[in-house]
Amino acid sequence: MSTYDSAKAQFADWGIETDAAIHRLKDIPISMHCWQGDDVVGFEKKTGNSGGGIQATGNYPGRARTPDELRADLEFAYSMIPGSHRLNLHAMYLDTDETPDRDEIEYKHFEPWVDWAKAQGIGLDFNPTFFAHEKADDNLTLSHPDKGIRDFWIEHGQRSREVAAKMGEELGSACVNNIWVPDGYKDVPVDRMAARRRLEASLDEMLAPKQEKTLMRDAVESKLFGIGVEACTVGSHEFYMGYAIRKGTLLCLDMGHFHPTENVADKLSSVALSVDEILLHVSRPMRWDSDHVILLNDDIQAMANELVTSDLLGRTHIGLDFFDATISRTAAWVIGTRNMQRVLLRALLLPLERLRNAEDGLDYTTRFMLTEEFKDLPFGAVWAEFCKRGDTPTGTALIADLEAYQTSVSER
Ligand SMILES: C[C@H](O)[C@H](O)[C@@H](O)C(=O)CO
Ligand SMILES: [Mn+2]
Repeated sequence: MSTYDSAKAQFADWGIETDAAIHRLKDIPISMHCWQGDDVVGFEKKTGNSGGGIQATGNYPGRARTPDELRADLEFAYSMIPGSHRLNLHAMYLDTDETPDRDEIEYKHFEPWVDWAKAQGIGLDFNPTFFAHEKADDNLTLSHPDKGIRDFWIEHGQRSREVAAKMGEELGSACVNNIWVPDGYKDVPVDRMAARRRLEASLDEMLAPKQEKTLMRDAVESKLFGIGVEACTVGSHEFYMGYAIRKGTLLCLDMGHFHPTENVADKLSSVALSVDEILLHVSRPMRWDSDHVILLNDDIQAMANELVTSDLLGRTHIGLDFFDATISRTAAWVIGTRNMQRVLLRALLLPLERLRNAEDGLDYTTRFMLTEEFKDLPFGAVWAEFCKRGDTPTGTALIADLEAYQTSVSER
């Protein structure tokens, strides 16, 4: 009997079909973020830091410096990750010889990405870039008191939405366009309300041109604080939660954007009662929004469990948001993305009916015994089978492939 067949039999004893879980997992797309490949630098013809309170640290060799290098790294990463893929692209990753400012971007500046995505058979998601620009140096963009600056960013946002819609049309898959602005104050502001009213008015104007839902969907991403905006973030959770409910956008929950002890997984079922769709930025904050690569840990497992137990997989877009320049960037992508899939697989293998019955009957002893005893089941064998069916390596073979690729790019 193969290792997988033996694992399958053990899960079957608990009433769980491993083949069904594998089948389901295969079709859950994970939107991998382009910015892990180059430390959030982008391809505009200028230099500068990412700004906006986000910061990749480290100097590991192999950073992608061009769109071609980034695509090569992504192709390698995707070949190591089983299942369905998407790419989450930021506007500052345009691929063109032209030098459009942010308020001049057009679809043509991103066309090479779409051609590549078609060839790869993957979907694209998009983000306007409201940071790493001189007009964002005040840490105020859509909520800036200066109308000229607000208009500049509104134009950028509208153009990004057009780019996203065209991407969705070309690829036959709705493109999620996520709006995150760094706006905030280092010290205690006097008039928070004025700033929030300006942000709301700018968002309204930016989102006014109607876009087809089958082509693109807008999401809004809140944040508790960032470096340099410690006292107040204009786009707080309450701000965007209300905005998303009233305006019908997706709500983006980034795991690093809450108080460090908050359980972000717990928010899913609450939020899902008020918004149709959710976007996740799965990340690992350490003491602050540090964007560490996700581990196979309890926080991420809790997110996956909630997606499955609350039946939210059909209306949640899973995106990743981490960046670490102290380790191989491709290894970070591969291990991080696979970790997301591993927790989803474990969640799909839960003995849900038994757990629900115990809980509904207030039989918390049984619930407790089930969850703990279940932890020893051979999840690794089911994961290995998923990887095998997806033609991707595991264990020492995976590590050897990751090391070989890293060696091939380390002279960059
Ligand atoms: C680069 C991303 O858009 C960015 O990380 C944003 O999603 C965020 O989380 C900012 O803290
Ligand atoms: Mn994020």
